[in-house]
Amino acid sequence: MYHFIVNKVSGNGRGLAIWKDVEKILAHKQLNYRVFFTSYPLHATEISKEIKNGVIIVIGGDGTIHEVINGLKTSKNIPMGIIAAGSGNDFARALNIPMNTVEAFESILAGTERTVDIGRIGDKSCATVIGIGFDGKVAQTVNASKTKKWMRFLRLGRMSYIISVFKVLFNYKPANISIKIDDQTEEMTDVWLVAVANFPYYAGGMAICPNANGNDGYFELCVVHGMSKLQFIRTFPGVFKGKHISHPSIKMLTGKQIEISSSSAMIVHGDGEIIGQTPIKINIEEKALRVMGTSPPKSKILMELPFS
Ligand SMILES: Nc1ncnc2c1ncn2[C@@H]1O[C@H](COP(=O)(O)OP(=O)(O)OP(=O)(O)O)[C@@H](O)[C@H]1O
Repeated sequence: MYHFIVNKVSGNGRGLAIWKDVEKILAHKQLNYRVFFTSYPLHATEISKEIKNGVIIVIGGDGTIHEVINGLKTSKNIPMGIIAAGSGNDFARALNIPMNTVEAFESILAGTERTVDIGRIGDKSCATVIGIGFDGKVAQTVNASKTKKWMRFLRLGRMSYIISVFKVLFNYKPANISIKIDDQTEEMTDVWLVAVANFPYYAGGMAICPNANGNDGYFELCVVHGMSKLQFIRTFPGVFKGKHISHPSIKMLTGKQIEISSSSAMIVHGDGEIIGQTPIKINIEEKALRVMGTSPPKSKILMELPFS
């Protein structure tokens, strides 16, 4: 049985349009399926909690996937396929899932599958990136933004993120943190953000941790500290291609268990959804999620990037 979970409003209405295309394909196939439409935030978590067998196919974006994996905690053996319908689609991008609806659907039906790691903060699951500090504040600002809907409608979802970056930038105060990665503790001053990444991208294609690979059992971390606002503005465009990582004020690290406390509370987001604030503990759960319809990465992303 295939259980479709469709967020009609994802991608500002693309979810519904894509479902209509899928429905047409289904009319020519002998498939046993059910469809659930989400009606409100967190509804996808409630729906996926009730599914005990078969395959879940999400038609939505990263927010819907985040909600589904949080419902799947109790039925880990259920595989999930993705037909990308969001504005960012960072999880689908990281897994090389085709952005074309027909190709994505066919690849799910072909039955290829792999298991990926999941980040855990307490009882919350995160598929892509957990952002602490500046990133958390930006996610909060994007989610509260009145213009977000219109920006998405105009296919300017990334622009709404960039506007929020600059809104937050001018009043943001970096904090001092204590960060424990596995057995090593380090004190760091003047920290803007810590990104803890299972997969490389967030905010619609920003490669914050370009070497994060969600099936190696490790997070890649990006810590931005001791940077002036001007340096931050100059370095920021490099994140779209992962070029920021060579900056002397950016430290890239890896680990499995992360604990962060800070001199003042830092907001935490996971997959773009606000999760809480510091202090936090993050663990990686290896091979916690079965994903259908994925093709293996063509090459390590860094090898494709033109570093200067
Ligand atoms: N019927 C609904 N009405 C309003 N909001 C909904 C409804 N169903 C789900 N949602 C909410 O919509 C939010 C956005 O969905 P989703 O993240 O899938 O799309 P997106 O934001 O366009 O894509 P991306 O996160 O990839 O940029 C989710 O966080 C979910 O809680």
